[in-house]
Amino acid sequence: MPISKRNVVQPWSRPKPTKEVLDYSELVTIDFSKFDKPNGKFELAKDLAEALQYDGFWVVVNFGIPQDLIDRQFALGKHFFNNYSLEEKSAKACDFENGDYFGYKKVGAKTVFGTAVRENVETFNMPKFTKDETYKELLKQPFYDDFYDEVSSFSRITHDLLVKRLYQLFAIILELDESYFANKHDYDLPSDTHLRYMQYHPRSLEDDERVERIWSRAHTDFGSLTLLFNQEVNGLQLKLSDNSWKYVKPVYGGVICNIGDTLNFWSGGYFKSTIHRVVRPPEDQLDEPRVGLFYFDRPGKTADIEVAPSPLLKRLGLYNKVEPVNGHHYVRQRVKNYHESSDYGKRAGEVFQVGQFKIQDGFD
Ligand SMILES: O=C(O)CCC(=O)C(=O)O
Ligand SMILES: [Fe+2]
Repeated sequence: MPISKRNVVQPWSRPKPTKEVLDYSELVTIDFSKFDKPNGKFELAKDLAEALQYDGFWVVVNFGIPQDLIDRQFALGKHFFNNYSLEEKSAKACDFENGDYFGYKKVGAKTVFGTAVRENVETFNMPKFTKDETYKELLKQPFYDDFYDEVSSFSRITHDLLVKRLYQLFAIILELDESYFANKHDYDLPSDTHLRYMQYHPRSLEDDERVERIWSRAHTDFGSLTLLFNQEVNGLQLKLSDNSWKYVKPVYGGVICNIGDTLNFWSGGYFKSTIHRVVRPPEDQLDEPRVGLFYFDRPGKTADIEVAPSPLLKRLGLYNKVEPVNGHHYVRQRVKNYHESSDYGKRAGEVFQVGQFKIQDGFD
């Protein structure tokens, strides 16, 4: 039998860096080779506290996932989008009406900012790969028949080597038991956590101009922690506290990280839910789709959000007792609200709220 095209994965060829000079933000670097050294995690926690309180992105290096495994995931992402039929990809599609983000979102289904310009992103969100049957229905996509072992092991090592350790650092900063956040986000707890492939399709300059060159509107992420494996194609920007926008500089071998709304709430607002957007890349990086590899970590289904009983937050006057909100419920409502309509509006200044927890939705 001939080998079907579906099983031949082209090696990842990393896009070339841009020659354009861009206005980049300085990011805090967290070197995980120090994590297990004496006092190492406490020193890292000190550095990380800066990033969490102010502008919000930081970069983790030396976390222990070999670069060839990361490159293979980029290759698989590209392969998934380009070598499976729309029907195969859509075997489990995102169900935005129910805030269910698992599976495939096709490109161009919606318009942007009330214009006729179509949005340009396709997304594939993969659940956690646990031994139980929790996500069985979600794994019916043919892609898993071909690549289950590789994606499942990548998902788990990402959690073990990056997510878990970052939660430890957050807890150290807030002077909580080190397992405080890690337990609420345990890999084996059911949640909407997902490993994501994402592909942005370049649009004409004319279309981009009609939507202010925005490829993904300014937003905060909905869950607890987001990891963006280094992405060579520029476009991601960060909003600083002085309201300026700066590019996030690619760091080869690094993972760009930020926290989202649910951790912002747990920390009484002390950790900022990073405001970011994606704009049209430089002209010399527009010849191919922009492929991304992400890990979005979200609260376990039974985890309720309240302000963490942190001695630090208490001293700072940021602790207050509020009616808890289920973290899973919050994220589902947020996904639904963000994606449900047929146009991605700007929503500048709008506020999204569940219970007493609220966050600004759109930004200028
Ligand atoms: O594509 C990127 O660089 C960022 C995407 C993003 O912010 C998101 O999907 O939440
Ligand atoms: Fe985001």
